[in-house]
Parts: sequence; C-alpha cells; structure tokens
Amino acid sequence: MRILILNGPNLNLLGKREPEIYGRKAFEDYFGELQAQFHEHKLEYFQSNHEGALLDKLHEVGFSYDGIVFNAGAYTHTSVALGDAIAGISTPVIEVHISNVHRREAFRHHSYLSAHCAGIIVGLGLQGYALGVQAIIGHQS
Ligand SMILES: O=C(O)[C@]1(O)C[C@H](CCCOc2ccccc2)[C@@H](O)[C@H](O)C1
Repeated sequence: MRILILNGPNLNLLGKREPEIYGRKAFEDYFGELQAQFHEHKLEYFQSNHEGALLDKLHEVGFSYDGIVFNAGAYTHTSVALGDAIAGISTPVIEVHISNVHRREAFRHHSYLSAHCAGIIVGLGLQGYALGVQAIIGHQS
C-alpha cells in the first residue's frame, strides 16, 4: 500500500522544543522507524509550514494513495480550506495529534478536519502515527 504521512506547521521542530509535550525524537528519526515497521508498504513523508502546500499535497495524492496520516498542527483549529480538501479527495485521512488536545487550551478542542476524516487519534504521542498506518492497512485489507 502507498501511504502518505503529512505534517503541518512547526512539526519540523519536534525533538528540539517542548519535549515535555511532544517528546525528544525528531520526526525524521521516527519516520525511519515507521518505514522499518511497515516495510511491506510504501510510506512517504511530507512536512510543510504552509497551508497551501499541505492542501496541494492532499490534492496530489488524494485520488491515488491508499491512505493519509495527517497532523495538520495548528491549522487543525483554523483551516476550513484543509477540511474542504479532505472532504474533496477519495483517499481516507486519519487525523493524528501527538498531544491530547482536549486536555489543553480550549482553542485546541475544535478541529475543522475531524468531520471529514476516517478516524482521529489523539494524545498517544508519536505512536499515533503508527496506529494510523495500521488502521489504513487494516481497513483496506
Ligand atoms: O498535538 C499535536 O500533534 C498538535 O497537532 C501539535 C500542534 C503544534 C505543532 C508544533 O509542534 C512543535 C513541536 C516542537 C516544538 C514546537 C512545536 C498544536 O498546534 C496542535 O494543537 C496539536
């Protein structure tokens, strides 16, 4: 299967800042672990700090890939456009958040994406990404 791992703004800082919330591992290192764990499948990683670039990537892969595991970062709480993009593609999207957003500030409790996603994984750290990949594999099998 072909699966995109898609990360939004500031997630390029993982491992460098706020380790108490997001852990100490850089995503590139974790992505290597994901690839090893799911070596029978083709995993691709893309990260951008720009809403339009994330939206273009959703359009690019959203009619050919088997699944997308998407952490939109703060755009989760602001972007009607990304929600519309998810609604407009055929590839299933799993929304992932490293932290438990429901135990944080109130503005993080709402997602413009969730209603359009196949599933949501929240608060389980980086493991959420692996669980998202597993959900896509299990759903498509
Ligand atoms: O918990 C998550 O995965 C979030 O999507 C992370 C976003 C923040 C991404 C920024 O990640 C950083 C990592 C290290 C240092 C600074 C920011 C936050 O705005 C969402 O509410 C929840």
